[in-house]
Amino acid sequence: MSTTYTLDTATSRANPTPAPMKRLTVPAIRRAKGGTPLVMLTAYTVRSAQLLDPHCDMLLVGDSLGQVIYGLPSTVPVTLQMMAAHGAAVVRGSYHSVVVIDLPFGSYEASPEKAFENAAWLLKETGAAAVKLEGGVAMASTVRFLVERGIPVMGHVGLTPQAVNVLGGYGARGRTPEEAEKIIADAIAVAEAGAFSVVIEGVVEPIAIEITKRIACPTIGIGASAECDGQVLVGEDMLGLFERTARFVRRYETMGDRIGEAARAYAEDVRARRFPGAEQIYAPRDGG
Ligand SMILES: Nc1nc(=O)c2c([nH]1)NC[C@@H]1CN(c3ccc(C(=O)N[C@@H](CCC(=O)O)C(=O)O)cc3)CN21
Ligand SMILES: CC(C)C(=O)C(=O)O
Ligand SMILES: [Mg+2]
Repeated sequence: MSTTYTLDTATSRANPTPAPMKRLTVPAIRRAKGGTPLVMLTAYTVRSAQLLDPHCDMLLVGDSLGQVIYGLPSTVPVTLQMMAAHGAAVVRGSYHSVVVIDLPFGSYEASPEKAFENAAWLLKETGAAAVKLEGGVAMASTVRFLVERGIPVMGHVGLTPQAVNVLGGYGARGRTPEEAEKIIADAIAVAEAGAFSVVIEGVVEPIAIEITKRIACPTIGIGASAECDGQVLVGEDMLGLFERTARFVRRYETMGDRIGEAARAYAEDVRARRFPGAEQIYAPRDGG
């Protein structure tokens, strides 16, 4: 696996030209609580990273790539190797945003030590700055173990897709008072354990607002509330490149339709022998 990732602004006497944009840092993200909302999108490829990076504060290499890139039924089958390959591509394509990478299901739950080994391996392989893991009270000691050893951790509470086989689906969470209290306790536990930020996914809005008020680090909402300290969406959902989308998605583009139109136009040209045209053909001699 290649580990050629972008270095920070490399200035020296030999090369005094500063890089155009300095990459944001995890502490800068933590300090952003309560200010202008933080902008986060997922990216899985070098090109999507290049296009999204200038507009974001953070890029997430989400395990949602299982469904979006690989056509898997959930995020449960996603492996560390898949995350490493896509994480390295996203780091190569980004210069500005903090790159956060999901720890996949099965790579961190068994023990803090196992979590550290796998998280450290992922950061080495990719050059990402931080990991994200799902869970609350049960994962708090693991969050602390990683942070104390140099790995920044983003939490993720509420609708935690890696637990789909326990939860039974992707419905909104926190509709009963008991469930609401549990989600709030989960967010507080990971925040107090040292998480630099916490994703709140698929919860009824008052829970997201309460958590945002009660924890010291920024909350990042998805299907949560505009009162969160930031928002995240899956890039492909927002672009119209993924068919089944949740209520919390707003489509800013219909790239799927546009790609279909382009493929249809190409197919018509080929079948009518309009492609290739003169400009796409190599002449036997002279320029061309
Ligand atoms: N493309 C994509 N976008 C995501 O946001 C995403 C993934 N993939 N994969 C991992 C998880 C799974 N997520 C999901 C998946 C489905 C729903 C969904 O269909 N929600 C329905 C309600 C479902 C129910 O009530 O049972 C909705 O209408 O919002 C929500 C979140 C969020 N994450
Ligand atoms: C939806 C976000 C928060 C995520 O975890 C993912 O894309 O995997
Ligand atoms: Mg995820």
